[in-house]
Amino acid sequence: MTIPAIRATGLRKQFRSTDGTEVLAVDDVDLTVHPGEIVAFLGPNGAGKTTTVDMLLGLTRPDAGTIEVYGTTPAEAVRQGRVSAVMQTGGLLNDFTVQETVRAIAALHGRSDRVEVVLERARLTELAGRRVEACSGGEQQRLKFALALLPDPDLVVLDEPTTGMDVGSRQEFWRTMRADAAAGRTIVFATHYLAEADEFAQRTVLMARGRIVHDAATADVRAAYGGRTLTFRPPAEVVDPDGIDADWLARVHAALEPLGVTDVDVSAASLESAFLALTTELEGATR
Ligand SMILES: Nc1ncnc2c1ncn2[C@@H]1O[C@H](COP(=O)(O)OP(=O)(O)OP(=O)(O)O)[C@@H](O)[C@H]1O
Repeated sequence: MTIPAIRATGLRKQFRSTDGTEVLAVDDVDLTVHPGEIVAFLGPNGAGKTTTVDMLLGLTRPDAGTIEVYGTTPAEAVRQGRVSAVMQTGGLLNDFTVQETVRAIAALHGRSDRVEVVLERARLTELAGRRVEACSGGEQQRLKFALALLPDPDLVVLDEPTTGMDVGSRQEFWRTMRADAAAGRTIVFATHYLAEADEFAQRTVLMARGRIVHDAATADVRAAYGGRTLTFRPPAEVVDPDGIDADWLARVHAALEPLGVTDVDVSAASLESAFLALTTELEGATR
């Protein structure tokens, strides 16, 4: 039987916040990830994704439960170079060039032989001479990815790796990652972006308030949560800055109920929907 890349049981982590209240960041999490899987950790702010990832890397000790990475402790797996990470925070030295950065960390790992390989893999060869401070956010993330690949790890853990990247850089980053996954690495990444989980992960673990609320093939999660939503724009005369005219809304409810429509919800447009509406309108206008 192959040893799981990750086996966590009953993981629990509590923090005391500055005002003295206890926050249960991770609450009884069980998780097994097999070698070669690509798993997304998806959840809103504060769901417990980063805390779980930190425990996976041996950066935070669980209050209860056990966690093993390739059959050993996370700290030992990191020492053996079997797991490495691209974290949200974490410094790069601005004055170094891309290549100097990779060389310095490669020397620490005793893997100077891998400098060229990881530069190539992260598609940084052409930027090798550029100073870190002159690199874009996306390029700096790719540099962190190159550093994570230095020990030739079996498992790469990415904590919101594309935060701050524009759409183009994000796509480019995932292209690079996908190629690497195809070469057989296990990849676990935390993200806010449903689209990233959808496009990249075979399996999605949904977290909320410290717990795993759904863990399934990404296509199944999409089927469970991605039901179609019908939205419409009410006539301008029933809308004012405080909301929609209550009588008019009651008439909408009454009209929709016989059609089997439930969960009618009035909300301010999200940025995403506003962006979509705007771009659709713009496209229409330029056609
Ligand atoms: N060092 C800490 N001290 C106190 N509370 C903490 C600490 N680290 C995390 N928390 C709290 O634990 C909860 C889970 O945080 P965590 O960072 O794991 O969530 P997350 O899902 O990664 O969120 P985000 O998407 O915002 O990064 C939050 O309520 C957070 O405020």
